Amino acid sequence: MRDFDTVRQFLTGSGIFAFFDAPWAPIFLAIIFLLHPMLGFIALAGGGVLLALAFANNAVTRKPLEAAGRISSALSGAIDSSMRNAEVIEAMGMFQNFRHRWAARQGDVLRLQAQAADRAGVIMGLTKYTRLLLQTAMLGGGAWLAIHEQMSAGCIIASSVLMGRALAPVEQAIGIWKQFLGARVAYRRLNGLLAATTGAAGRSNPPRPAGAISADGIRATPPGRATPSLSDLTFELGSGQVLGIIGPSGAGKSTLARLLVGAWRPDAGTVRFDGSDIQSWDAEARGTFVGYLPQDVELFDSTIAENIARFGTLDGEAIVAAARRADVHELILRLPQGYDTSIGRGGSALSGGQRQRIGLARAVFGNPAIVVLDEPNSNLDDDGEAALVHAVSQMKATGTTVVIISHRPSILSATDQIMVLEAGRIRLIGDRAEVLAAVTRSVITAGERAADQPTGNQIDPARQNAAATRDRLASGPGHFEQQAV
Ligand SMILES: Nc1ncnc2c1ncn2[C@@H]1O[C@H](COP(=O)(O)OP(=O)(O)OP(=O)(O)O)[C@@H](O)[C@H]1O
Repeated sequence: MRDFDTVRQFLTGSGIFAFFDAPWAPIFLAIIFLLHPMLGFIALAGGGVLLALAFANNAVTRKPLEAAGRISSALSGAIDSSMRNAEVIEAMGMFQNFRHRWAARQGDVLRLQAQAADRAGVIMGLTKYTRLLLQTAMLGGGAWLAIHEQMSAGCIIASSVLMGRALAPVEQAIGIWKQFLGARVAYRRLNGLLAATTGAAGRSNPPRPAGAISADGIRATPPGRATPSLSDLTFELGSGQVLGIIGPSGAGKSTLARLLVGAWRPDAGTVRFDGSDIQSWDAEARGTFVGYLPQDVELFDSTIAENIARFGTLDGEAIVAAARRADVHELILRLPQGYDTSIGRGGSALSGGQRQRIGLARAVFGNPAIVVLDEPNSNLDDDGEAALVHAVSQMKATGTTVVIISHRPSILSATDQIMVLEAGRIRLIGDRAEVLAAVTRSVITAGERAADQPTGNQIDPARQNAAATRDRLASGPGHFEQQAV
């Protein structure tokens, strides 16, 4: 938002007129030439010097100003994150560390800005000096021409005024260069953000999809990273199917979830719903067909009803229907003001499990065709977990396509297919029972290999671990856990 404001302030400020006035400069110069070539050459030479000063101004101020803009933007992001995590900072005595860190970075910003201001001040002084010199030369030249009867007194005044108008944009541009560079950096950052995410309006408005998902050779690189976190991913999921995604931390599961809901744009490849590239869809329309529960639930500071209704029209029936579908209706009724309970910033008035269950109700609001749940049970107790399994079974019964990222075996039992992601690539995908059996076999083999290692008389933790893993898996794939992959 800060970047957006910076661009808006520049575009609506008076400085922008320097750019509109600039195209008139050659016309004014041409008229001065017509009045007398000698005055034309004086104005042209003066314009050249001012232009050189403008380039020098850019050369000496651009780097420090851009660096200051980058640090300043990172600092405002850090402040936002510190405010959200104020309790952690307070609880673990991190305030002074944060303060020193912030002060040091802020010091860098001020130092860079002062450096740029000092340099710009010198250039500005030279510019004013050049302007005055030119004005004097123009009037002096005009007077000399008038004495020699080559020009009238009126033409002296006219040429002086014309030169002032011709050179004003250059001088103005030097004055507003700081704002211009700030706005340019902000504009580039916004462009980068929009390129990484999606949301372009005015694209095609497709009908509600049946829910088939396909990914064709997708690769994705998170913003600010040089290497992709997903590469060459291809798979298909029929409408009404439930896919479970498992894999170690950092395997790219959440990245895939963001791509499937259209929150991120792939660098290469295509995600399709019912065979149609979702990036060609209008983002608002696509959102009505999609339900998404991110790993960090991210509720907004308002009532439960408004959160579930995605801040659209408050249709009581639809809100309660979504809450029932997520099996959270009773829980909401037990809260002090039911659906009108205000949940505070980021849902801070709710427990982690409550947030997750209300996030699930928001995901299924409006009965979307495709629902993507990223670790929907990480904070749930047994009741919450049972409610989630019930909700997924209901979605499956009504033909909703569901993608669930989870490490817990209970929710995986509701899936038709399982995908194992490792280091950004699909290691296994297929029928649930087959994939879990294959995973189990590979764990047993690894466990046996570890158990067979000779270790002398010492008690080896790896052997103990392997034996425990074998015992756990002996009771079947339902006991699968993520570290076993
Ligand atoms: N917003 C982001 N900015 C920068 N890097 C990111 C971002 N999101 C993910 N990554 C990187 O992409 C890689 C995959 O992350 P991702 O969150 O998709 O993994 P994951 O399998 O969901 O992990 P986990 O099970 O721990 O949630 C990681 O190396 C991570 O650092």
